[in-house]
Amino acid sequence: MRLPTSDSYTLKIMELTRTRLESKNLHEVREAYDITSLDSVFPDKHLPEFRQAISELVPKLCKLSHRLLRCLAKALGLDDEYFIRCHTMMCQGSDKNATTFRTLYYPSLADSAIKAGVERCGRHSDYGTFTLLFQDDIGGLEIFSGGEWVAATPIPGTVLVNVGDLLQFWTADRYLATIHRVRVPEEEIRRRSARQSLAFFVHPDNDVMVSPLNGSKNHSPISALAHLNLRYSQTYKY
Ligand SMILES: O=C(O)CCC(=O)C(=O)O
Ligand SMILES: [Fe+2]
Repeated sequence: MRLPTSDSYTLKIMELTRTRLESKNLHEVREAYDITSLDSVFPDKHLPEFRQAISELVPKLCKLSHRLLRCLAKALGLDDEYFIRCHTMMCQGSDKNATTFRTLYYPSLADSAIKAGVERCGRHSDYGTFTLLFQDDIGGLEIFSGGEWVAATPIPGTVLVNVGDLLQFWTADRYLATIHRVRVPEEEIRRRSARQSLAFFVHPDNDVMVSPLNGSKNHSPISALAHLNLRYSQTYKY
């Protein structure tokens, strides 16, 4: 299916390309729909309720992200508003800020030869500040922690917060980016069920200059947008 905005279409191609890049035990059979602005094109004709649902949800995600950004600043001994000032234009378009709301759909594998254990979203960390992740009860998401993969078993009513690469750089490795992947569940009933998740990738405003907060001079400051483009170019060499 051709997706209605060029942003989402490009990203889908990128996601599919990752299939070839990262691992042989990976079949990235999933669909992603990305939104970077509430003014973007919505599939109103095919899914009239989608625009309304997203328009209600995204401001709540921004609000929750701001609360977390405040907590983060407190935890690091910074002025409470430090990170908020760097994230003022979330979901106002990717030309200003790369924050993205993504709905993900992993189709049923009932009619497929893809077996339990195969990666359906390859090992990676997200690129920005942090990601709010909501998953249904199918499972399969795993986090690499302490040298092993640990199941992020779905807990109803919870939001998973994954640290992104940029926050790792910003905090000089105090908060390490969360390495994660999604595998096809062992249980046949779950393998046969479609899985859905929602991700809210939080990024600073494009022109925010980021350098390690510990004052380390080992890295030159980089704009949030340049960092994102660098990560894209490292991941998608095609
Ligand atoms: O579907 C999930 O639970 C994770 C998706 C994800 O990690 C991503 O799209 O970056
Ligand atoms: Fe991710």
